[in-house]
Amino acid sequence: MPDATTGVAGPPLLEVDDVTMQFGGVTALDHISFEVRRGEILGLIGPNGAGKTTCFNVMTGVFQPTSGEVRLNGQKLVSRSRHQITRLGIARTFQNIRLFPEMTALENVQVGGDARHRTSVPGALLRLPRHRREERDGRTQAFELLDFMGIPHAANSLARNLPYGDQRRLEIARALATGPELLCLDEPAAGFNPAEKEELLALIRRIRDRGQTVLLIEHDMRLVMGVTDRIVVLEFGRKIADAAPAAVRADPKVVAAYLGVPEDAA
Ligand SMILES: Nc1ncnc2c1ncn2[C@@H]1O[C@H](COP(=O)(O)OP(=O)(O)OP(=O)(O)O)[C@@H](O)[C@H]1O
Repeated sequence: MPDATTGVAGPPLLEVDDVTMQFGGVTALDHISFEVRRGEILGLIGPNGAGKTTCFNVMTGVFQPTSGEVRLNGQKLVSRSRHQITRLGIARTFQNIRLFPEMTALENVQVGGDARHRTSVPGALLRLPRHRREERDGRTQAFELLDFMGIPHAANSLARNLPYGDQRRLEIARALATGPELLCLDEPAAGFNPAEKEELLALIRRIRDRGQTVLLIEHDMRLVMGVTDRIVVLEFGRKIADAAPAAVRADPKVVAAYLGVPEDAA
């Protein structure tokens, strides 16, 4: 049944089920539950320190939660390695860009694609036909992704020499190369000017139109409201809202916690 507010149908792709994450005395996530439905763009927002990045870290195997479970397509993710979770279909970008600075843009994307390869290490060393085929396909796919992200010109440049905006786009291309069902973007528009933000917004929609589901952490309210189907709001590690953008905007709890902050200061 399509959701009445968002029009998004289907069973949950990702379930965050009663997750608590404590760091010593700090409760970064306090019994958090929400779903990401297949095919939607879900926003995850909240003031600084609300627990958004911790949530990504728990979902992607960086942290083991203190309690609770995360499931992708019904499969439990807690206690799996980051690598296994990537293979199961979750990719992410980071608040602070993490690329291989001494590799070209193309190589950075190919490394992302390697997560999907099925060749064994001996197969790669012996350069068996399957390995060579995968390498060739990986290179073609990497070019396509650079093109899709609007940076085909960057293919042979070292990542460290790329302008900031291109590095951000490259990070998304690399995440897409793992062939994720769910793409998690942690403040992808940080440092962008309004025109770049508009372009990013269009790109995020195109990523969803390719059939991928997107979970977006973003501070820029205009961007979040403009692109998401639904928004989950965290405050002090608790979920305070989970609704369509218009409803979130009108929710007094959210206004008090977050939207009360002038947009320019957010
Ligand atoms: N590795 C860690 N060790 C100790 N405390 C941590 C760790 N990671 C996060 N925290 C704490 O957990 C809380 C939530 O942090 P988190 O980074 O998830 O918030 P956030 O919503 O992503 O904030 P921001 O918008 O500033 O990025 C904060 O109090 C933070 O200090």
